Amino acid sequence: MKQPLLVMAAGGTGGHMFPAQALAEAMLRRGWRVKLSTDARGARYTGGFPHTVEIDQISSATFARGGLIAKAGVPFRIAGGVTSAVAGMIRDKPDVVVGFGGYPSIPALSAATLLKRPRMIHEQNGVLGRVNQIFASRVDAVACGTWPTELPEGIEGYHVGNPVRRAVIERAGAGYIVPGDYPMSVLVIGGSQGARILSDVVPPAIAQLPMEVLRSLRVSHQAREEDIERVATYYAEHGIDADVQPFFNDIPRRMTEAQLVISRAGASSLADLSVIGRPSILIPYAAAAGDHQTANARGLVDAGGAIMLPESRMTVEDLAAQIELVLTEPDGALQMVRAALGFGMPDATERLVTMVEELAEKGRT
Ligand SMILES: CC(=O)N[C@H]1[C@@H](OP(=O)(O)OP(=O)(O)OC[C@H]2O[C@@H](n3ccc(=O)[nH]c3=O)[C@H](O)[C@@H]2O)O[C@H](CO)[C@@H](O)[C@@H]1O
Repeated sequence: MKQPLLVMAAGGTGGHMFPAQALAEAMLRRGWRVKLSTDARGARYTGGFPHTVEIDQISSATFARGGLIAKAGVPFRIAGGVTSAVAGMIRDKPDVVVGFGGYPSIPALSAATLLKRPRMIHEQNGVLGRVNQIFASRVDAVACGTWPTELPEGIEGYHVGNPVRRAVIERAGAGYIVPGDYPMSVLVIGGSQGARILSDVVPPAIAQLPMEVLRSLRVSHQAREEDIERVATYYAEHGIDADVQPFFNDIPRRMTEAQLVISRAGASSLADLSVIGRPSILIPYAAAAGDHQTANARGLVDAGGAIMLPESRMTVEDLAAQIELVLTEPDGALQMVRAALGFGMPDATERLVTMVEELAEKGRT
């Protein structure tokens, strides 16, 4: 029997590429051949992909940050991208094509639609991204990372969750030390890039905590490169023990040790939080397309696993009050942990794999 082939198409940001990487690793282990179609920006996130994934880099000239370049000639270049994807698919006959969002997934999904190959999309966020919106009604299945996901009328979604790293899986449901009169830690993360607003509001909010909490507190704060110095200085001047870095490579460990996490509401951060199971205060990025970070946070917040503070209305005082509440109410914090765990999907990759295999099977019969 011919080795089954999976074609994945993803682009732009790490947010689209991380789930693609998890699926690639799992399908290779099952003996599949895996191809990835992406552009130059997406290719920057392929460092962690297994070497046996065949990467097909499509022209970035067709795509621009935030959308298609509005100028003459673009339709022809897109048509060119689709034509070469069609040629490749006539030759390779992929068993399944999966799109993870981002403009670079257009050619492969269009070719799969034209050639009627089995195809699906995975949406990481609680609102469909622009490309996934176009294809939701043209694919065989829509896998959702966040639940609930707002879907166009008539479209049924399957909740599979967002795949998380192995280091996160290894800490799934790790024991939680409830807040108390001993060393405690708070983790502050702003997505893969860091977030300025967290550097503006979190340090002064922490500085307002009662002395008995502050005395035993250690803060890990991810800040944008340009904010590192002022944030570190602020904590030092207020006698707060803080580790301020542009990116922590050991987030799974720091998250496990934290009594509280203050975070943006990106899809992977929420998946990490609910698989490990930690109380969180979420400040969704208001400018995200379709306000998708608010949609991402909604389910976890409604379940009681997190507190949401919209950035438009949040003050330093509000934030300080919520931090104090979590760090001084051990029962409440433990309830948040349980609610978050109830929301976590450590088997997201396996669920995605099952969908791919079922689709391939259907395509063969
Ligand atoms: C600003 C923005 O538009 N962000 C989007 C981007 O996510 P973005 O990449 O910003 O954020 P995510 O929360 O999805 O992922 C961040 C990942 O990096 C990890 N981490 C973070 C900080 C750190 O120091 N070390 C570390 O390892 C987190 O634990 C998490 O696993 O794509 C996601 C998926 O489409 C969207 O949900 C987000 O809204």
